[in-house]
Amino acid sequence: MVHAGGLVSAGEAVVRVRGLVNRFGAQVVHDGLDLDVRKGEILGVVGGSGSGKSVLMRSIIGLRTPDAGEIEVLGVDARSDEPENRLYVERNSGVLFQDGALFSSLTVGENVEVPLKEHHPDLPEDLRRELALLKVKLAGLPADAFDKLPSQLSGGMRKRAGLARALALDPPLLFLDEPTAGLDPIGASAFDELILTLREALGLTVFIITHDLDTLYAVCDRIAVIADRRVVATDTVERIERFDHPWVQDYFNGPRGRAARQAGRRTAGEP
Ligand SMILES: Nc1ncnc2c1ncn2[C@@H]1O[C@H](COP(=O)(O)OP(=O)(O)OP(=O)(O)O)[C@@H](O)[C@H]1O
Repeated sequence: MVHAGGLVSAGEAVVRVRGLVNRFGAQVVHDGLDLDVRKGEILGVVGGSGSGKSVLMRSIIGLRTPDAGEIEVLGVDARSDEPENRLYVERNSGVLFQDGALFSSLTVGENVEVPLKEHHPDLPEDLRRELALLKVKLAGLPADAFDKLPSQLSGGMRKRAGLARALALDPPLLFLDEPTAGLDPIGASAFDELILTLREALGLTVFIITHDLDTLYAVCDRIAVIADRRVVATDTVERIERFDHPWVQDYFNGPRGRAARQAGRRTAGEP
């Protein structure tokens, strides 16, 4: 059945996952995983390597058909076979993959124009170009990056180009897979700032997979922890760091966790 979608008020779940099961042969990655992403929040998704963060994201955005469970995106059944539902989810979800996933033979501008061409084929060429340029600037790139190839950009600029493409269709939902991986600390905190600014300016809901503790403290409203094939806790970072689970304790209370916590509190103006 095709739903109208989009009728979600502030604080309500814009992404709702229930009883998700994903298997690869004998390996069970998710077994009854539940998750809500609330409208307007920045949700950080953490978990050990191989815990199934990317598989969860791929399931939500429709790149993988799970073995069982329900997934609703903006009130629409994302698992439906209806092409309209799939298209609806695709149009409303901007995705930045870990490696940026840019077409290497296309310029930054042409990369950003790809989703516009696909979803709005009747848009006049000059308008499409103008919209793409706007997204490039919105992602914090200088205008002259527009005509460059991805190989001519730094790693941080490539991430921004991927972000510009993710924003091409003005999606209300943004999915980021390890956006700060591979960036130096200054580049990473600039990217964190950009995410906060964009959420504020565009009213986005953001789902971020990250290993970056600084990002969790600086940017995320809530954290979802994946362990033991499920989401074992979803809460503010201050509550999560006290959550009694061996992985959580190792992660948040190891030396890097302590340093990130102190830095996060300094940023928030606490002693
Ligand atoms: N297409 C696939 N075929 C077989 N196994 C897969 C496939 N995709 C993922 N997996 C397996 O599923 C598990 C979860 O993978 P996933 O990429 O979601 O982990 P992750 O939590 O994102 O890890 P990392 O933090 O290392 O990126 C891994 O054991 C992985 O090998």
